[in-house]
Amino acid sequence: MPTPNAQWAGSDFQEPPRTTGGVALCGACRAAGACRLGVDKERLGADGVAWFELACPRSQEGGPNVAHGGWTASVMDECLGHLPLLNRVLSVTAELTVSFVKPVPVERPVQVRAWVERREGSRWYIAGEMTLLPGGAVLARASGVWVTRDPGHFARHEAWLAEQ
Ligand SMILES: CCCCCCCCCCCCCC(=O)SCCNC(=O)CCNC(=O)[C@H](O)C(C)(C)COP(=O)(O)OP(=O)(O)OC[C@H]1O[C@@H](n2cnc3c(N)ncnc32)[C@H](O)[C@@H]1OP(=O)(O)O
Repeated sequence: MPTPNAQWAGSDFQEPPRTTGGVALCGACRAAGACRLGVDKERLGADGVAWFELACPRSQEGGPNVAHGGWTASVMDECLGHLPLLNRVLSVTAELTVSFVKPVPVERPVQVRAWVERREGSRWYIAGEMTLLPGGAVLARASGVWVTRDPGHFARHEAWLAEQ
């Protein structure tokens, strides 16, 4: 079985390491110390809406000067999925729908906002949108379901995997 990234050692899932811009780092980005998707800043507003500032790195270019759609979907997954985390709740994405409204230019500042539409049992229904700065034109919209997990989630997965 592959050895997990050493960056997880002693990790508290509810309190992941963050960049100076406040961005929570997932496993592969911890060694780099920066979000490889290009998310630069993250904060939770008093109204419960989460804000992210980012730019699509040139390495994620799809068409000429525009982002690969997989980058846009990953960013929406990442940003919307950080909203429970900003509330100290561990969750995983169960469903995600992305509308690609306009091509996303590479290396141009964009903003993502994410908010909770409703909560039912262990499910968080979260929506968000990506806009171009400074004008605010909508580039993408997303909505999805995040399911809260206890800290044993990944250990149970490893046990399940060992039996496959
Ligand atoms: C990951 C974080 C670590 C920290 C890193 C730091 C920062 C990084 C942040 C990264 C952010 C990026 C984030 C990522 O990329 S997370 C990575 C991508 N996502 C995954 O890997 C998830 C894989 N799937 C699963 O693990 C399971 O299928 C889950 C856990 C989702 C359900 O498993 P299971 O079925 O065994 O659970 P249950 O039977 O106990 O049901 C529990 C509840 O779930 C409801 N349900 C189930 N399926 C769906 C569905 N499709 N639509 C709507 N609801 C669904 C169900 O009705 C029930 O609701 P309730 O009756 O309780 O209300």
